[in-house]
Amino acid sequence: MYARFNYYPRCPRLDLVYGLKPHADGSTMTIVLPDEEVLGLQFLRGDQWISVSTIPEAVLINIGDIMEIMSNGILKSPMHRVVTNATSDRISVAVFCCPEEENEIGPAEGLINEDTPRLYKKIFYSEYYQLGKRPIEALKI
Ligand SMILES: O=C(O)CCC(=O)C(=O)O
Ligand SMILES: [Fe+2]
Repeated sequence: MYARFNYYPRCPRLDLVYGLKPHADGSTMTIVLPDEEVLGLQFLRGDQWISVSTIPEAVLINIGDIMEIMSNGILKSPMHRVVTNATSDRISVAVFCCPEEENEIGPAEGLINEDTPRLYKKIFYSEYYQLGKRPIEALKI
């Protein structure tokens, strides 16, 4: 588990600068404490980016790639990004819950049967990030 404190300086050129480029978290799940006053986090639904509104003192739990793999695709790890704000700085805290490096990751055996075949190969977590830009794609069967 590790925490990242994000600081997004205000930026008038929203068309040129991302706070955080589109990505999916490579964690099992991520606990996010978003800025209560400055919006910026957006999730991709279909081909549309949806802004997340914040609830005071509430955290946001995001499903990461490892949960998608372990659940054999039942739970999805969504693409998300952070857009900058023209007039206000923004801060957030993200706590990434991850497996140990030596853990082997794969779909739970109990979820695999004739109707729902295995969707992902197994891999050691230490090797996960070496698979490329969107590692989960490389594990698809
Ligand atoms: O700043 C946020 O609200 C989200 C941060 C995030 O997605 C990340 O750190 O991976
Ligand atoms: Fe993220």
